[in-house]
Amino acid sequence: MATRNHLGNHDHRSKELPQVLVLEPPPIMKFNGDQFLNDFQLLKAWESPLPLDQFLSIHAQSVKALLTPGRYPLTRNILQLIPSLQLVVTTSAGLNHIDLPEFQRRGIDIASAGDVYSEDVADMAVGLLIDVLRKISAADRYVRKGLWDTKAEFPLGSKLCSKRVGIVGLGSIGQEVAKRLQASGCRIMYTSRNKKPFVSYPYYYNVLELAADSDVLIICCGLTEQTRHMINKDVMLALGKEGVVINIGRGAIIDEKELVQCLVQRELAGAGLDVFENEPHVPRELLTMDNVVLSPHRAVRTPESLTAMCEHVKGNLEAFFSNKPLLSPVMNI
Ligand SMILES: O=CC(=O)O
Repeated sequence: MATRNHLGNHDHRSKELPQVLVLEPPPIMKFNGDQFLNDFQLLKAWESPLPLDQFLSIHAQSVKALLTPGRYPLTRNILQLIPSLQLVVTTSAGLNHIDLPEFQRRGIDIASAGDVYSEDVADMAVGLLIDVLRKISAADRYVRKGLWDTKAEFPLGSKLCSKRVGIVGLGSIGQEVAKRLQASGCRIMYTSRNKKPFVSYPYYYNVLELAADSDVLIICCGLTEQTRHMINKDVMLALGKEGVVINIGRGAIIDEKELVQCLVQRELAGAGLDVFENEPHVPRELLTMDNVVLSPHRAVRTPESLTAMCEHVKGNLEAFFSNKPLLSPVMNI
């Protein structure tokens, strides 16, 4: 029999389908629509005329799964509103929007993006690095401004091959970055929470020593209380005047004010940034610097990875609702 759903619309199937709460539309839905999830009843908070807490109170005792793109902060406050929650599926590579200890303490499973985006994010890191070193975006501006035909000579770039690259965070993204840059003739070294037994790159216990031995630092780790502002002035000074910083992790892993200061004072040679501390705000000083390449947090966004993420999300939800192991569980921290 037809029922009425929370919006008052007739809904013939919703009773039978497992419910999935979605607080805001993830990029995978914006790109692919939500047909890939037609085996679930999606409770789309943003389509409801009700304030969020009222909308959630309707589903408080029934909804078990939440799908999130990683912007809405998932704290203990939300758990008070939906105490029946048992699973969070996030479509973001970063997990900094989730209060992991609290969720795990309450036994709520978390399914991550796994390594779905890792290749695309690594390509972006390498792209930003080559752009900074070889000044590709700056060269493009030079040509478009008609300067080639004048006496304003375009400056030399710097060679990629043989650079000493320090990777901060050797998870699946960091490993993809390492693979690509090793193939380009770079010397790879890294720091990470733990030494990885399966790689032979030199391991540094501490980021300051890694920076001192590197020409380039590539930030590939997640944002946590331990990594917030880990890349500070001391680290940048250790990297040195010829040093380049690339960030495809989260903006707040770098102390942005100190980064800007180091760039203004030429204590660093350049930076390639896909992420910023207070997005979409980008520090004004960076906008005029030819040695800085800026990107609007786009590293994970390709049609291919968004499509692959749809399958991944579906797989995690199907596993959860049929009591099978998740495809990409976040292990207890
Ligand atoms: O930055 C993007 C993501 O975490 O997916």
